[in-house]
Amino acid sequence: MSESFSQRLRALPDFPNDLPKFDPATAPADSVDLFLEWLEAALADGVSQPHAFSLATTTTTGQVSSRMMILKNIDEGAWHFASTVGSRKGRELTANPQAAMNFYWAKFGRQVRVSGAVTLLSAEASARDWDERPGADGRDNPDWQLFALHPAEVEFWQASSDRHHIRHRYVL
Ligand SMILES: Cc1cc2nc3c(=O)[nH]c(=O)nc-3n(C[C@H](O)[C@H](O)[C@H](O)COP(=O)(O)O)c2cc1C
Repeated sequence: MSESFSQRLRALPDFPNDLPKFDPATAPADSVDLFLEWLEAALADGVSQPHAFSLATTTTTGQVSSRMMILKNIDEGAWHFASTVGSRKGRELTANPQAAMNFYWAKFGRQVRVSGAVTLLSAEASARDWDERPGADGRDNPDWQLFALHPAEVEFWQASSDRHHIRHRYVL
């Protein structure tokens, strides 16, 4: 790509100037509580799709793919999302049930990374999720599946204007 393209990229600000402060010493003991605090802050500020995240999966031979998804719930420490089992991500999760999620709220300079093993939720719960989707037309979709990611690790990252970015990691 041209020199001018890389200069234009370099001229873009990485983060906004008025970033919130984050002191890990005051963080709750449970990573889910901190996630809910950060999500509520994003919601209160009108951030659009604050429940959207990037989901990375791999094949058994290590080819990685990622795509945006919507968080459906957090229950008993597991983070839920839904998709079709026959999709690329569904096939990859069947072959290698490990995944990583990445939430990012640009206005706050905040990132949350979650990774761990993935299991399938029940056919009943998956059917309920399908039926409750906006625009549901009453038809079944047996390929629709709720997945639960059980974190081995959750990392909170807060950008700072002095470039001393802050990380807070929970190993579960
Ligand atoms: C903001 C956003 C949210 C999305 N949420 C979902 C979702 O919850 N479930 C889903 O199956 N696809 C969702 N998609 C579409 C996926 O990103 C992806 O294109 C699709 O699921 C096919 O992915 P795959 O071929 O890697 O399996 C979303 C896309 C965007 C941009």
